[in-house]
Amino acid sequence: MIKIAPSILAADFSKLGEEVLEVEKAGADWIHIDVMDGHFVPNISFGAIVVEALRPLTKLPLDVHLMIENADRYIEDFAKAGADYITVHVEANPHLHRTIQMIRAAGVKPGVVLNPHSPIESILPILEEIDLVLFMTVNPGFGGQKFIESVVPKVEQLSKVIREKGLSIDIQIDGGINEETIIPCAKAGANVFVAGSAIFGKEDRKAALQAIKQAGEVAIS
Ligand SMILES: O=C(CO)[C@@H](O)[C@H](O)COP(=O)(O)O
Ligand SMILES: [Co+2]
Repeated sequence: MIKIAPSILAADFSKLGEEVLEVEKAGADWIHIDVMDGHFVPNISFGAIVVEALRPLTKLPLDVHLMIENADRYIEDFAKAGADYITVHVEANPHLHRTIQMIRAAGVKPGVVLNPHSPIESILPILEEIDLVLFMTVNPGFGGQKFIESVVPKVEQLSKVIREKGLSIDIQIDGGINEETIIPCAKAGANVFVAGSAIFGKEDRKAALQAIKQAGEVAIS
């Protein structure tokens, strides 16, 4: 089943609550929340108070993508704010086991993120510990960038490993997803798709979201 997670980074921040409610009504499955620190990535977005503000508005899972250094220091804050998933970058977290255990201990589902150039080998030792792997198909830091197609074979490889091990792990894709780029990713085994500008950048969010979802479903049918 294909899940769509609109990224609020592309929403109108002056009416963020309404934007979230609109995509929930349009059929969103998760809400993707991009947290950027201006160190690990060159951009600054927002912190746990935004998660806390959105939590009472929606029952959808809040999927917090931490593009920050020292993630361990902030896990408790995001957990208390109401995150359902917290994903951390392998490139920014040298003690991944500890970080993942902290997320789990805080009652949140842990996931790891790979930048477009990062090999899947770096996460094989912790596959049993996580609920989600996120493949970046742009370099993190900004919305509206072009999809990097060379990531797709990695998705296929990991999907095969997960199947062979009999694990139940969501494979998420983030960056440049639209109704065309979702197709090779869904075929490669991904099942959760972040889309920012391809949904919030459109007048009719429902039509945009449903077109992306349908393209993914057709690709795997
Ligand atoms: O994590 C990030 C960017 O660093 C993403 O979640 C973007 O927010 C996705 O935006 P689009 O590429 O879909 O416009
Ligand atoms: Co993201």
